[in-house]
Amino acid sequence: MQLLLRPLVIGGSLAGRLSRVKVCRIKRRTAEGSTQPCQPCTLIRHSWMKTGSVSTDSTRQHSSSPHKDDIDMSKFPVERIRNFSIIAHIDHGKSTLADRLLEMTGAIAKTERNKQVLDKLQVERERGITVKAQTASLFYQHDGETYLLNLIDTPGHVDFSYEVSRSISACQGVLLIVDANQGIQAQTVANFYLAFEAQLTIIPVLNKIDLKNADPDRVEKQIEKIFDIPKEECIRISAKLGTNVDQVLQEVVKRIPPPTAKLEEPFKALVFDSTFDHYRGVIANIAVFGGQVCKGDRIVSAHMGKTYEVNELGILRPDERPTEKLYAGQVGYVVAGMKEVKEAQIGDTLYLHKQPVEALPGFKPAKSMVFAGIYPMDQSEYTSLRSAVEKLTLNDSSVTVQRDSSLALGAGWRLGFLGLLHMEVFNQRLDQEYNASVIVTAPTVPYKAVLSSAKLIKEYGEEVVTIVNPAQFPDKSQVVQYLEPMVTGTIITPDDFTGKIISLCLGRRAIQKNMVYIDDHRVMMKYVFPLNEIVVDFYDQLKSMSSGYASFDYEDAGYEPAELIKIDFLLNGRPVEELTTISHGKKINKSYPKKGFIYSSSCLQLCKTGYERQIWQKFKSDNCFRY
Ligand SMILES: Nc1nc2c(ncn2[C@@H]2O[C@H](COP(=O)(O)OP(=O)(O)OP(=O)(O)O)[C@@H](O)[C@H]2O)c(=O)[nH]1
Repeated sequence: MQLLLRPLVIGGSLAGRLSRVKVCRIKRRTAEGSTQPCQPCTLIRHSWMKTGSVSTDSTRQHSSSPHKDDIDMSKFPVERIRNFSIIAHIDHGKSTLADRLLEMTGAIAKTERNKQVLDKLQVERERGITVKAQTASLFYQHDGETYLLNLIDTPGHVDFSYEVSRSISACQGVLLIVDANQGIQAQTVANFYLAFEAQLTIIPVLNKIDLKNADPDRVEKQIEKIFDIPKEECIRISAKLGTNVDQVLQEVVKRIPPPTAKLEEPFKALVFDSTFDHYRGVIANIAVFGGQVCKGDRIVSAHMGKTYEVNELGILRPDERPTEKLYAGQVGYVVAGMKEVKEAQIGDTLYLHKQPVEALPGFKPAKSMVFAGIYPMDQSEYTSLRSAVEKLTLNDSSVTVQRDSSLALGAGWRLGFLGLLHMEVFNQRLDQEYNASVIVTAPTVPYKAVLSSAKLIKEYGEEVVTIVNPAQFPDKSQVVQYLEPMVTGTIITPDDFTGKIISLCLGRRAIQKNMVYIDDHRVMMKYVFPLNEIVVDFYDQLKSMSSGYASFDYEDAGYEPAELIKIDFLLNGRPVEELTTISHGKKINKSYPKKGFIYSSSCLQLCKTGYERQIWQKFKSDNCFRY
């Protein structure tokens, strides 16, 4: 008997926008005074310049060097500042390009060790992916002037698209990297629209032109067709070999406008990221939207309304370099005795105690898409696991935490993540950075129930409740309707695989919304999926049936009514809450033909996902399930 345990995740964001593809016209603003041909890139060697590699065991590297900075940030008037993010589909070469830019401007030495310098977490290095956006300030000489370029390297995977959106809020432009062999992929489209909607200057950069199969002409045509950007605006590079990378820096100065911030205004800064250091407390990354801030100033966070004294501030090179002041238009960090990350909420505004200002618009909070229970392997490890979870969530405010407990697994937590990769990365960090062994229950999506039972409405205090733990799924007799979360998914694939992919999507209860050719052989399809259907293994199946060529991205599409059924698993006749799962009526009927019948099987046959298998192995017992 086959248990159809959980479908699965990955994907991207941004679909529903195809309708705008042909009508969009990018607003391109040009930098003032940069119309003359520029001189070749010159390496600037500053006295404070630190060379060498960056530690891999921390997201932040505090400069231990005492050279109290001779960096005079006042030397960089707003007109000579450029703030930009590097955005792209996963693996298209963002971090490699960032390395080259850091090397060319002398921020790091050109050594073999300096690969993916901005990917500082162990998990990033091992998986070869970026999960945390990183900022670096570069000094670049152009037309006889020194420019301050603040670059933010962003993650490519859909789970971390929140990092991309908040990074671009600190910028006026982006480098949109596209692999010259693979062409436009699902996250290229998603990231393009994030930048386009924020009205940033978009510079398309075709990377990996050194590859034998690179076809930059074809990719330029795709860019013209899908993004309406003339091919003349594309820059062709090889980040790996450094080919034309100097041209990228020149175009950043020429095409991306300086920030509009004014020095004469009161100090106002946007917190676009924050991390936690056990000695110094919260380190907030800020973009200064007006005025200036100095060490010793008393500042207020608009959201919390609390006042703090600035203990330290500076820029990231990419390690921290303290400075005396930060000025309008600059990007840097501030340490001000904040004890918890929530005191420096992402999207919050900082201002001077004596000069209150109107808060900046901020961001929508990150929304958890996947929930799972996390329990210590052994209850004696509960306290150390609690401390590890607390510390890790201090540095990742997008994880939601609720205490949870169960008869079988003891005390633990129900955590909410942005997606399955985010959850895997979190668990890997628990293991690697805190040596914590945990049991993780099967991931579930946040369902909703419209309650009919007056007793339950009173208990929950509302009529529509979100259920993140399947064990607490209210019985059908107590609800008017169940609702399930939906997403709009974008798939880009060579047309050889469209038939198989359409069948896969239909099997996942998806509804097709759109299908267009982006060039002679590549198709972009748009579907509305139930989130539950893509959250576990959809991406793997898509990759394997397209020999790795298809890419997928999704974005939130609200809730829709659904016929949902709770499945209980019984161990020796008693339900094990942690294995309770929710499935759609259509799927249940196919897999478990007889309602009310209790099926039995060996655990490995029954437990299709690693999560269930891990729990069954703990109990080492036969099992059965019912619905
Ligand atoms: N041949 C070739 N390979 C490249 C080039 N640029 C990057 N790569 C390789 O492509 C792979 C991915 O590069 P990354 O820089 O990690 O890509 P990324 O976009 O930062 O990846 P994520 O952060 O995970 O989204 C690595 O193996 C790089 O060595 C290039 O110009 N030519």
